[in-house]
Amino acid sequence: MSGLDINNLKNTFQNAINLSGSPGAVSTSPTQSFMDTLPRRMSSSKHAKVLKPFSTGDMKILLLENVNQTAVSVFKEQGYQVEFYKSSLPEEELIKKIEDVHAIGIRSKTKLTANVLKHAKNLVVIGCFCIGTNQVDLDYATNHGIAVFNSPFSNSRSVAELVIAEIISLARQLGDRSIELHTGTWNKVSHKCWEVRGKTLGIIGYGHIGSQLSVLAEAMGLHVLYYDVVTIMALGTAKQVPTLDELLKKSDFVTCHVPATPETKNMLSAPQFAAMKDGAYVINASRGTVIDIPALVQACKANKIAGAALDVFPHEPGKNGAGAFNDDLNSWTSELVSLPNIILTPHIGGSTEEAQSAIGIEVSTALTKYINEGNSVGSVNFPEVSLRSLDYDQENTVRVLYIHHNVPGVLKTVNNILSNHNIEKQFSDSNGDIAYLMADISNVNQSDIKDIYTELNQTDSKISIRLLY
Ligand SMILES: NC(=O)C1=CN([C@@H]2O[C@H](COP(=O)(O)OP(=O)(O)OC[C@H]3O[C@@H](n4cnc5c(N)ncnc54)[C@H](O)[C@@H]3O)[C@@H](O)[C@H]2O)C=CC1
Ligand SMILES: O=C(O)CCC(=O)C(=O)O
Repeated sequence: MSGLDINNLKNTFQNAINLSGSPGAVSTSPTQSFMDTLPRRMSSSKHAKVLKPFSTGDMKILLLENVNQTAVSVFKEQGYQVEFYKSSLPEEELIKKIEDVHAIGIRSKTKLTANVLKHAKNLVVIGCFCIGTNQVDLDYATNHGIAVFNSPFSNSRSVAELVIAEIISLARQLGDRSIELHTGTWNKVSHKCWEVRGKTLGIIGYGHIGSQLSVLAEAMGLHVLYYDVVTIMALGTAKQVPTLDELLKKSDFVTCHVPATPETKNMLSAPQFAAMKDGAYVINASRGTVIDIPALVQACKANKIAGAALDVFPHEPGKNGAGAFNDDLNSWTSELVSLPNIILTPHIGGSTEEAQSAIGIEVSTALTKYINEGNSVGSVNFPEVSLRSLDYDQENTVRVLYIHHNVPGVLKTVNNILSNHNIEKQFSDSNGDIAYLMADISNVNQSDIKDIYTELNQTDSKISIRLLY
């Protein structure tokens, strides 16, 4: 059904890997064997029918924050109109741009708040070309029938590798030695510089990134403890601890890998720093809200904490450029940058060629399947619904995509409307307050399509409708 040229897609992916400049053999996520299954997963038959939407003009896609070119290729191959920006946009400009687009692709900087989304009259789907979805008002999107997709693990390895580099860099004060030598100062010291072998790493949040980090850390001889709100199988000889306090008391390095939620806000603050070992190190490559930075500054000044590596901040600049990271953005900036052994990086945990290329393909493919077929598998806010493709030779068949409030009696009403036609197949599922129905109906004349649309549009429980034919 999808008009994607799968072979070309695979080549694009392969080219991105080959061009990455990464030395030697490259292990990718998704792996090549995973990519080899793309043709089967994306379209079960090359005779699948390419569907076009009723009452939607040409698809317009807005891509922000330098989303990888693999995504641009996938969308252009579909014939969609793509508008591409390297940075995020100021809110006013974003509101103007989002008014008439059908899909938007963002990374972590663009805030899709209710205030922004309420201007998006045609928006069908949001693609977060990253793991985190906290930058999107998911409730608003769900209640207005906008599906949201992300890439749940394609940059996890990149983050884990960055954290490994930071553990050693903090233990050896590499950041400071490098800055000193850049400015001509030779400072050969071993005081309070340590090997990491035999030290304890405390991981807060043992999900995709935390568990990947655990494996890498053990290979370097670190002991791993982790704390998570759910019980998770330990990898290697890592041990789950029952409380955050226990992890803090026993760890030489504490690293955060939890999502931004109300529960994780300032999860590490003054009492938690006080509970840590003297001379412990703190790492945060999750979200800027997770660590109370003014409290961290105080703990460093008191020599309680021997160093920290921060990749994420409560407020981050919308685009690259000199002078963007300053006290206007976060009031504590000057104080933080003046401290010793503080490694600061501009939210680059997931910024590798491998991760960005894979995310570009993964998310653009999910969006394309949702736009072209209504397939919501992988959505973070919608029930996961899919139907097998329509065959090329299935004439007069319409695919109904009906997003509705999850209340009793809806199927009866909808099927009444569809009952003059043959319902070839149907799948419905719900997720909290919303539900999603996909149905393929046959024996539909072109002239009936508008009537079906009008009747469905008048139903009380409707959130949004698309008809593909
Ligand atoms: N710096 C960067 O460039 C990147 C940052 N991230 C951030 O890292 C976060 C973690 O990513 P993944 O490991 O893929 O997520 P994940 O969802 O696989 O794992 C998160 C883990 O945190 C646990 N958790 C949730 N709330 C908790 C709490 N209050 N206390 C303890 N544990 C809790 C969950 O049970 C889960 O096991 C993402 O949400 C994202 O914000 C992700 C990718 C790149
Ligand atoms: O690469 C990005 O822009 C965001 C990475 C990130 O924080 C995420 O994947 O959640």
